[in-house]
Amino acid sequence: MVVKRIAVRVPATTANLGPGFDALGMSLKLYNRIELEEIEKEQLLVEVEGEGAALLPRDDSNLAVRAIASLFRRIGYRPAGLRLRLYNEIPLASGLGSSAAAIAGGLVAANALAGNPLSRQEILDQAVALEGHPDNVAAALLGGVVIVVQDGTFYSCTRLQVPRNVKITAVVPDFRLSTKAAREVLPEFVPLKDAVYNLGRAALLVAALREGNWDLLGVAMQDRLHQPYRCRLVPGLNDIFAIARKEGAYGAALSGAGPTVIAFSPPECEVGEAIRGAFLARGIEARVLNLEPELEGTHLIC
Ligand SMILES: Nc1ncnc2c1ncn2[C@@H]1O[C@H](COP(=O)(O)OP(=O)(O)OP(=O)(O)O)[C@@H](O)[C@H]1O
Ligand SMILES: N[C@@H](CCO)C(=O)O
Repeated sequence: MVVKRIAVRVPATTANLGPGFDALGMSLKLYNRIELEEIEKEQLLVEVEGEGAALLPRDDSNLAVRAIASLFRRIGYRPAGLRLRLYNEIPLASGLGSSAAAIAGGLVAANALAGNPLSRQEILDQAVALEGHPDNVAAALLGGVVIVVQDGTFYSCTRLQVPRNVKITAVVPDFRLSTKAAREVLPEFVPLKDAVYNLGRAALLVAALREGNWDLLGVAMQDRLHQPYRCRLVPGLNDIFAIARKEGAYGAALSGAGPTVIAFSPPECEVGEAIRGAFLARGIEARVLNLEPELEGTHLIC
């Protein structure tokens, strides 16, 4: 017997956008759907379809289940039993925010099942605590392009207009790279000149997005804080950036912690095939996703 049923749709996200490490994120029109039912029987039922179906756990170690349980503990909600259905389009450990989607979707669904006691900001704070960095979860929850400023325990976000008349291509190589592994290769400290290099480019990127000045993206999407350390985890990454620019892309970057490469280009530019060819030349199959920005964040669909 189903007591209550909630369904939410949560977008994929691309974080960093080059220089905006842990501070910039954009949501994309690629979605996971989460259905959460409160049932009378005291049990946890987890079903998974799509991406990760053969990999994801069906018990309380599942990240979406952990997010749901963390919210119920916080508000003191004790359902008898739960049935969770995950319909996944977002590839796992690929740099498109799959963990953020599981967390954001789970928290929003649990909050709705319990009568929406928490605000979106409270959900964001809890999502950041679970994810460990704010950019993907902020974009997944709020939609659009977000700037996240870490200020003590408070995360503030400013939403930017999303790019129009620019093509967004994600090239997803067929290997997984966990964010944990991609963060472990980062240094604890960076040279001041590299920090200044990124500060200027992140500011320029925000200005370019606001003005729709795509010719600035070539410089504005450059990075020295994470990509130089992660390029050994993604074969040919620096060549791929050069190939993307040669093919006419405005700019390209590692999507989040990778291995997906995200490129912004004029609509007629076939940069995706050029990047896929570069991976293939290294013996790595890859799929090309032509995506658009998603203005709406995680939301109820019934
Ligand atoms: N739909 C899902 N349901 C439950 N858990 C998921 C789901 N999608 C991802 N996860 C969990 O998140 C892990 C992948 O998270 P990780 O941060 O490494 O990569 P990502 O979020 O896809 O990439 P990035 O953070 O770079 O954008 C998976 O191994 C799995 O444990
Ligand atoms: N800012 C995070 C994003 C992970 O998707 C990182 O690069 O580790």
